[in-house]
Amino acid sequence: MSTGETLRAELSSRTPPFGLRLWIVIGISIWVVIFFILGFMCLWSIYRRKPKKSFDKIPVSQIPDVSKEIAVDEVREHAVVENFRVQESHAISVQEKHYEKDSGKMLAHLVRSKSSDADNLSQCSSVYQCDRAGSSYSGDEGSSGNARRHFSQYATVSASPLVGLPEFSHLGWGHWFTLRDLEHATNRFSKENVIGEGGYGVVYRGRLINGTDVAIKKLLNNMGQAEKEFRVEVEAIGHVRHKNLVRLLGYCVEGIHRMLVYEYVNNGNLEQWLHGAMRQHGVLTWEARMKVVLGIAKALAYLHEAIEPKVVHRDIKSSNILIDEEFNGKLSDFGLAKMLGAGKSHITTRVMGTFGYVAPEYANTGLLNEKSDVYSFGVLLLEAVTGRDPVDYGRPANEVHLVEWLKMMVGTRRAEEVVDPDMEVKPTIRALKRALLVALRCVDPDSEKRPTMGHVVRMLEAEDVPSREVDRRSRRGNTANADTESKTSSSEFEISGDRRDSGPSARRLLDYQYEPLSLF
Ligand SMILES: Nc1ncnc2c1ncn2[C@@H]1O[C@H](COP(=O)(O)OP(=O)(O)OP(=O)(O)O)[C@@H](O)[C@H]1O
Repeated sequence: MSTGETLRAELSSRTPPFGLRLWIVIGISIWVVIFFILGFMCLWSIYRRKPKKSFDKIPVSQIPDVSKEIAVDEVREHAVVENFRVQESHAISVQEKHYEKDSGKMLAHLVRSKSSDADNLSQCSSVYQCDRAGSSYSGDEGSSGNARRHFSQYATVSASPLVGLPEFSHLGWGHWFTLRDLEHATNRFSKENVIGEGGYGVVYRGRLINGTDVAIKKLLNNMGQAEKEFRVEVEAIGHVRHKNLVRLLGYCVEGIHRMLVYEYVNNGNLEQWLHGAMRQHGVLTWEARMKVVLGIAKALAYLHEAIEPKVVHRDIKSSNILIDEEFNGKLSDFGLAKMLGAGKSHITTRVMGTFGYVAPEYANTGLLNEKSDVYSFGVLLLEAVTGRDPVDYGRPANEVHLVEWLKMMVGTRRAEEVVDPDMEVKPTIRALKRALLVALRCVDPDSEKRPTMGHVVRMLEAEDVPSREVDRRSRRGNTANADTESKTSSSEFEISGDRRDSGPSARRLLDYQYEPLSLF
């Protein structure tokens, strides 16, 4: 018998225990081996992709108690956002025109900064250029309407600066940083990197391994409160995106440490520009102030009206308004924020907030809803117009409380005198009137009469009312009538008042004894 025939006979012979022919057994064995190799390779690639750490490995007590429905929320939020966009498209186009017109003259005071320091000057002129280039401001991702319009793009857009970072959190957004990552970023939390200290922790400047500048808030180890603030910030703003909200990039939960990692906003805060260290860089122009406050109004409109549950910030004040190099205001510090379902109010026994900014009904009764933020925003706007602190005991008794002083000045037709005296170029009377009326409506003692933040945005963006129209309406006492509904966006500002009652607008506006359209 030849070798070939012997081999064939062998292969055809039956093998125990099933009596299968040998060649069949060999075939099956080869397939099993291939199958195992492929299976092993799949498992290996899955394992490689999986992050090294996971929430599962962290003790339950250390995991931020963040809603597992965030992903679902994002979808819902997207729908709400889109809906909101349609409603606001008109306001957006008004704003676009406004900023195209104004961007060129933005920050002129800064260019002519009092400081002779070359560094300051170069900063100022580059800011000016940025801003001019930014006459496409309205086309930015950030004007609130556009932020909504491009909401779905944010993940891609905003993910890019974080490329190369160690960890994606399991919360559906942001990064989970280790203590080592953040020690490395801040030179072991060195004193030189301290930006400032707030009630709940120290804020450090840091640089991540991929070169991204960040601000790291290291919460004080005061157990309950730190944990609470940490959770609130993570829940309230972790998954929201808006150009005028400081972006939370991630967090660190390790042992007793709780840290929040934010985008670094590099141009101080509004409090520093109005009353503090940043004044040496120049005096904010009217346009810059209005750009900052309008941005904050949009951020609040977004928090109150575009997301569900809505977020009440509860601590609107100038030191929580960060400013970037293009003078966009960015709202920060959500440690006291409260999430409320649609139409819901909340009664609290512990009033939180900052003296001078807290709405009277909230201070007196603990009743909290988004109208408390509207009040604080009104105070902020008055602060920006006047350059005065909301409460300043260094002033004569009748000037200590900004809101009361303002009412008195407006009531005695001295409104023009309230403008920050350090501002070189004063605003037009109409622009001043608009800002004051909006602010005074926001600080209406009756929370029900305060406008919504969406309405505030539209009022602030409204184009100038032609002077003849103003005079005419002023003369006829501005009584409410149906035709107000058909007025253009420029009169939106007044329509809002007219809708509320039929009395003269002088009395409509917070019951003050003044005639708003002939204040000046
Ligand atoms: N993302 C950031 N980028 C740059 N600076 C920041 C950032 N976040 C906070 N800061 C600065 O860090 C400092 C401390 O801020 P923080 O919000 O902790 O306290 P605060 O607002 O000053 O006080 P409070 O506790 O009363 O709210 C402030 O000067 C603030 O401007």
